[in-house]
This record gives sequence, C-alpha cells and structure tokens, in this order.
Amino acid sequence: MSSRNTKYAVHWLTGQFCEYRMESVYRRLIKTRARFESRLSLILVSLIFGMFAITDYNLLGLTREYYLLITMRIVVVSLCLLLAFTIGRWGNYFRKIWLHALPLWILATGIILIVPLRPESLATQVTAVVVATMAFYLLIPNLLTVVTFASLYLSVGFLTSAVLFADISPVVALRLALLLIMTNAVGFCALLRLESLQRRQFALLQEERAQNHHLLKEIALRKDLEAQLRMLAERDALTGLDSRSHFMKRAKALLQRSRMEKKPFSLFMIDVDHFKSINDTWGHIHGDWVLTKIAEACAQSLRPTDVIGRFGGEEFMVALPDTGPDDAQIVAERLQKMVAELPLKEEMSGMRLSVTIGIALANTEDADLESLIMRADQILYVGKRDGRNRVVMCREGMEEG
Ligand SMILES: Nc1nc2c(ncn2[C@@H]2O[C@H](COP(=O)(O)OP(=O)(O)OP(=O)(O)O)[C@@H](O)[C@H]2O)c(=O)[nH]1
Repeated sequence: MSSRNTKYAVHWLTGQFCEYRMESVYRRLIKTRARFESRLSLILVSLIFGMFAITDYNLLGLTREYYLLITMRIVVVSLCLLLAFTIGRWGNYFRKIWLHALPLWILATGIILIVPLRPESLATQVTAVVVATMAFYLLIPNLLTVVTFASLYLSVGFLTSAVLFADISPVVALRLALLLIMTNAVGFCALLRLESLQRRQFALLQEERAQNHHLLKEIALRKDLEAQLRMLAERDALTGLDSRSHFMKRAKALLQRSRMEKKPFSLFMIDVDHFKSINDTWGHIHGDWVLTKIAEACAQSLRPTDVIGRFGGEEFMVALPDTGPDDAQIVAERLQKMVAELPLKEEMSGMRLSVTIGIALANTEDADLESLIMRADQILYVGKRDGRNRVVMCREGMEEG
C-alpha cells in the first residue's frame, strides 16, 4: 500500500479515516454543514415526535397516561429544541461530538417510554421505531459509531419495554428482535457506505488540491529558471550590461525606429586604453574591477533610452537613439572625462585610466547596424593610432578627429 493510500485509508467498520489527523481535518471541514444539518433535522424530528400527541389523545383521551405521555413529549421536544439551538451555536463536529449525539439518546428514551404508557398501540410503535432508527442512521448527521450505539440502545430498550409492558409472546418478541436487527443492519450498512464515500471524495479533492499546488510550484520554479536563463543570455556576467547578442537585438530595433521616425542615431564603440598593461601590472581581478567601474560610469552618464552592451574583452558599445553628431560628441567627451576621473583602488593610484571612443552616425536611410559597427570600429582604430584617450567621429564613411 502506498503512503498516499495509507494517509487516506478509511476504516472498514467505522467509515472514518484510519489516520486521526486526516479524520480531524475532515470533520473540521464539514463542521459548519454538519451543525446546520443537525439543527435542521433535530427541529423537524422533535416536531414530528411532538405531533404524535394528537394520536395519543385520540387513543387515550384525557387520562392519567395521556398526561404522562404529553409531559414526556413536551420534555423530549423542549430538550431537543434546546439542543438544536445549542448545536447551532456551539456545536463542534470535531471536539463536541457528544453534543451532537445527545439528542439521539433523548429521542430514543422518549420512544422507549411510550411503550408502557400506550402498550395497546405496539404495532404502530414498531413502525415508528423502524422509521426512527433509519432517521438516526441517515437523517440526523452523526458519526457511525455514535449512531450505532444510540440505535442499539433504542432497539434493545424498545424490545425490553415491549416484553415487560405489552405482554407479547416469545414468538412476537423474536420477530420484533429480527426486524430491529435487520433495520439496524440496513441502516448501519447504508451509513457506512455513505461515510466511506464522502471521505473518499474528500480524499480525491485533497489529492487534486495537492497536485494543483505542486503544479503551481513547478510553474513558478520553471518561470524562475526561465528568467535566470534569460538573464544569463541577455546580461554580461561581469558588468551586468547587455550581452553582445542582446545588445545587437535591442540596438537593431532602436536603429529601425530612428529610421522610421527619421531621427538621428549614433553608435559608440568604447575601448579601454592599454588594458593589457592594467592586467599585467595589477592582475586580472583588478582588470575586472576596472571594467565594472567603466560599465557603471557608462550606465550613469547615459540616458535610460540608450542601450549599452559589452562587446567583448575591454570593448563596450552604446546605441544612442535621437542623437545627432553634436550631442554625440558632447556625450562621448563627458563619458571620457568621467572615466578619467574614476576613483581607483589605492594600489592603482599611479595609473591613468582612459578610453578611446569611436562614433559612427547613421545619417543615411540604408545604414544598417553591422555597417555602423564596422565604421565605429574603423574610426576607433584611427583614434588608437593617433594616440588614444580621445573621441573620434565618422560620418558616412568620412573621418573626423
Ligand atoms: N581582466 C580582464 N581582462 C580581459 C577581459 N577580456 C579581455 N581582457 C584582456 O584585455 C586585454 C586587451 O588587450 P589589447 O587588445 O592588446 O588592448 P589594450 O592593451 O587595451 O591596448 P589598446 O586597446 O591598443 O589600448 C587582453 O590582455 C585581454 O586578455 C576580462 O574580462 N577581464
């Protein structure tokens, strides 16, 4: 038997969950409904019990037995109504099951007491006991074990009363006993089936909920993984800037929009000067640190609409939509100055950090990103050749210092 099945196993005799915890969860869940149904059925059953006072009167008239019967019926009905009210307010199907069971014992006692007071109407009373027993099992919500004891009390009490006060022959007593045994057996089996089915239904619902919960968790995990993968693909691990491929995608979209809106577009290629010597002098960890600082400077000095990416090694790219040559020159020089003024680590104090920036402008209609990158790269090379630490611009194949 799997652990899942064990958890929801239903006892073959009581119709309750074998596991105490599961049974308490179930009873807590149905407590509101059980309270309402208990109250309703108690009111109905006690009123029916009270209405039999009319047949008592027809049979007995205003005799001593009638007064005793009416008193007993009033007591039983009042107690049941009081209990219906109490259950409605404080009934707890988990902790106060005795409160739900009490009306059964009161009603059973009331029915048993009718026999000595109206022994001549035993045949009618037998029918009433059979109906009451079935009502105990099926109509008044209670636990199978509790109902069984209350019904057996009713059957045994009624049979004893019949033998003692109605003067029945042993054969009739035996027939009555058999009828009551059968009634109890049918009621027991019906309620056992009902209790088991309800609990199995509950177990299925719980399993479905657990599976849904598991699925939701799985979806959240997958979304998380997807986000992480996207992050890995789109971001440069060292600087946090766009990766080369992601930069290309975003820059292409920006360039296309600029073309459609007929607005200027500039592209920067930024290369750190003498970066190899930084690595050689202070080591790769310091080199990495310098790269992250330059990336931060780029992110700070540019607009949120500009796209910045790490193109590889110590090269960065910036796509600047809606930026003409004059603005591009100003922005690049500001960035160059910012890098030069970056506060460095103490041990690197002797170092002069600088970048060379090549700018390509997309003035023609047919300029695509690849050709812009090529032009920016070419002009950057010119800047390096001419001494580094400078901003150089290329307009449609023309070079400018
Ligand atoms: N620390 C570090 N170094 C890198 C990284 N990627 C590339 N490099 C190094 O950057 C250096 C680039 O050197 P070069 O291409 O010769 O350029 P440079 O020394 O900056 O010289 P110029 O560009 O001509 O001024 C190489 O030594 C690479 O190993 C990185 O992610 N971290």
